[in-house]
Amino acid sequence: MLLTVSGVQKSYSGKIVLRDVAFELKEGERALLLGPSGSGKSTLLNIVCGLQQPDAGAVEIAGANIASSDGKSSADLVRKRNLGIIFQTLRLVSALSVQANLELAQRLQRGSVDRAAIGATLERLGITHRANARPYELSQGEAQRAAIARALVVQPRLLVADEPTSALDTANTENVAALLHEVADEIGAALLVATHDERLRASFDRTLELSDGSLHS
Ligand SMILES: Nc1ncnc2c1ncn2[C@@H]1O[C@H](COP(=O)(O)OP(=O)(O)OP(=O)(O)O)[C@@H](O)[C@H]1O
Repeated sequence: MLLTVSGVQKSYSGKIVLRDVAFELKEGERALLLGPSGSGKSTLLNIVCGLQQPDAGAVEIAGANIASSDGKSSADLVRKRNLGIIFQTLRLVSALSVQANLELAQRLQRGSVDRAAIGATLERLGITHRANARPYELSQGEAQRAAIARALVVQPRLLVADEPTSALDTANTENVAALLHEVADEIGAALLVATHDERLRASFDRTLELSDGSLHS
């Protein structure tokens, strides 16, 4: 199993946001995490990525512990080896060009830079001509593609995206959804996408629905 989430609970100031959340993803599998605003999707994704620790429960990626309530996890290493993350707010480094953002991601996660892989990814996403642009010079769609490119150049086994289409119109929503499926196919990665956007439901075989802190599949 690539991803195993078991018994995850999380509260903020006594208010339960996630209760006993459990699901699994196999290598290459795709799932949509659907829920209204405030239902805990970002919290759950952060826990899956080892960026927040749960109050109870655990997350394993490729058999290694990335999040657990006892704090005994090797989150940095597991994340570096396995995860490509597309954040809701993209989080591109504004002082660096698109090319330098991608090189930085590779250096941090893989320990070395592979310019051929970066060139191929920029080409694949249709933003080669924006390689030297700073993030603030990009259109919303280009910035979204740059963030997807950054997640891909580390060749992850699991691609995680938080609200990847929230700022896009219907045509671009369909484009980005199709693109995520295509690139996940090409590198053989599993895909976990969180959204409140019902328009994405059609393109996923599997939907995990979050409501009142519980998951319904
Ligand atoms: N650090 C925090 N401290 C306190 N409360 C928080 C914190 N982070 C999130 N919350 C609260 O937990 C609940 C779930 O938030 P979360 O961001 O996980 O939901 P979401 O489904 O991703 O929402 P959205 O779609 O609006 O991003 C919300 O009520 C939010 O206000």
